[in-house]
Amino acid sequence: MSESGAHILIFPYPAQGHMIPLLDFTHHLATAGLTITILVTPKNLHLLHPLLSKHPSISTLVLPFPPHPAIPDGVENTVDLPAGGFRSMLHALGQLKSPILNWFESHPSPPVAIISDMFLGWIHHLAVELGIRRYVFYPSGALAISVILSLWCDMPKRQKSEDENEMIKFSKIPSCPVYPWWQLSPIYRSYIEGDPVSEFVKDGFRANVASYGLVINTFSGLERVYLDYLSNELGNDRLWSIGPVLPLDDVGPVERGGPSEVLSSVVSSWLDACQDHTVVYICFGSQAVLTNKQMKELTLGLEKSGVKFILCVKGKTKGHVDDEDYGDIPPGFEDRVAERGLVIKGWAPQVLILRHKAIGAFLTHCGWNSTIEGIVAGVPMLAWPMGADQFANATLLVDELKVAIRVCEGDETVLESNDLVKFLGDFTSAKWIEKRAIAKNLSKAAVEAIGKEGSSFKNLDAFVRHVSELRFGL
Ligand SMILES: O=c1ccn([C@@H]2O[C@H](COP(=O)(O)OP(=O)(O)O[C@H]3O[C@H](CO)[C@@H](O)[C@H](O)[C@H]3O)[C@@H](O)[C@H]2O)c(=O)[nH]1
Repeated sequence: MSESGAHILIFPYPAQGHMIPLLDFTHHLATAGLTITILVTPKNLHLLHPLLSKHPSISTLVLPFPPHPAIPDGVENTVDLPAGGFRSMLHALGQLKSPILNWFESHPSPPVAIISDMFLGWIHHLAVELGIRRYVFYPSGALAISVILSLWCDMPKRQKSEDENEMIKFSKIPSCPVYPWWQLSPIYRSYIEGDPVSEFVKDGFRANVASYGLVINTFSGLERVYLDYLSNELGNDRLWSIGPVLPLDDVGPVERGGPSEVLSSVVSSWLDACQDHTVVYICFGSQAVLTNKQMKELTLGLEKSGVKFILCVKGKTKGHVDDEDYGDIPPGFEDRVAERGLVIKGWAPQVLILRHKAIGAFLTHCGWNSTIEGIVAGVPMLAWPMGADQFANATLLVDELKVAIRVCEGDETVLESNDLVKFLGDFTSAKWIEKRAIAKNLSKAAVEAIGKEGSSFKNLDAFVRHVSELRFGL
């Protein structure tokens, strides 16, 4: 697609839910002939290997991780931090400004644009200093982005400062979503006026709005109304919805996000032995670690239900290492369900699992990548939003698209075992047949969007043409 091979710097935020889609997008840019450099810190370099092996022409810029008082030595990815760690990571990376400037100044043919994650808003100022353009890559959906931008631009407050349940309206956004305070972005809720870290974070989100353009991992058939809203709010059409960015080939999904804890062939054979639409897949993304109470009820529900399942859980990370209340699977559970359940402790080949015809439902925390992967796979969902943008994603899945059933809300809330049994019910019932039909239609729309005549395909092509025309100093 590209004729110029324009040089672009890609700067992902070091959290798997953010890196995976931006690297998938980078794959498309490299395939289109753009010259790419990816910026990471040393301990995240291995996450680039699948992409670098496909595109040996991609260069890396590896800068030392800047020390930060809230981040333990040796930690460079949010997977090793407790939930509140996103904010500190975001702040720490701001110190990379000088090394990046130095690199640009000494490069014989420096990038003509920077594409960086939404948590790296400060890059906009650096791009202005360099006289180049910065594009924000949003790994979230358009509804969630509308809510996030509305928060940081309008700064809504509670009438009663202690009331976690006070409903906050977003009246400018179509259909006016309403969320209780506790369901809003924790980074926003932790804002304290005048506090330097808070002000840095606020400035970053506002700089996203000021950046030259936005790239979003969604498609217009899914979120047209919110994409139109964003364009109107920004006052320009420099918004490219190019999703779903995930690969449709057989190789991509296996390698995606890193090596799996179990061989893909083992998972595939296990699923091959199950009838169509009979297995529930349970996974809460790359970060969430269940409390022991949550895990106890979840596993009890799976035992009581008699359903076939794949349960993927994350154990204690460095962020939870001293915490006895997290990450334990009840003793004996795996033996008792060995006939009908597969437990994956660590990284699962999620996309491969979701796309298997044996999968009947996906119990998900509604992270945007899981959301869009479930949609592409045509799998109905059980929604348990826990934090971040997940409540907005659940609104879309449950209330708007009706492809999911809301089963629980909150990262500390326990989904009672009997409720899980009821929600699962019987996969041959009218409820699931109806949800499956909706899921199949959405999948068709997603696949069409990235097909040759699809909206996302055309937007990707338009974006590549657009950046190909950039020159240094534009
Ligand atoms: O065992 C696993 C676990 C996860 N994944 C992949 O990892 C990604 C996880 O992303 P997501 O579902 O979005 O969840 P989080 O990791 O929680 O993502 C963070 O980033 C997302 C994008 O901004 C937000 O929507 C989420 O709320 C936020 O928690 C997906 O591609 C999954 O396929 C695997 O392949 N195997």
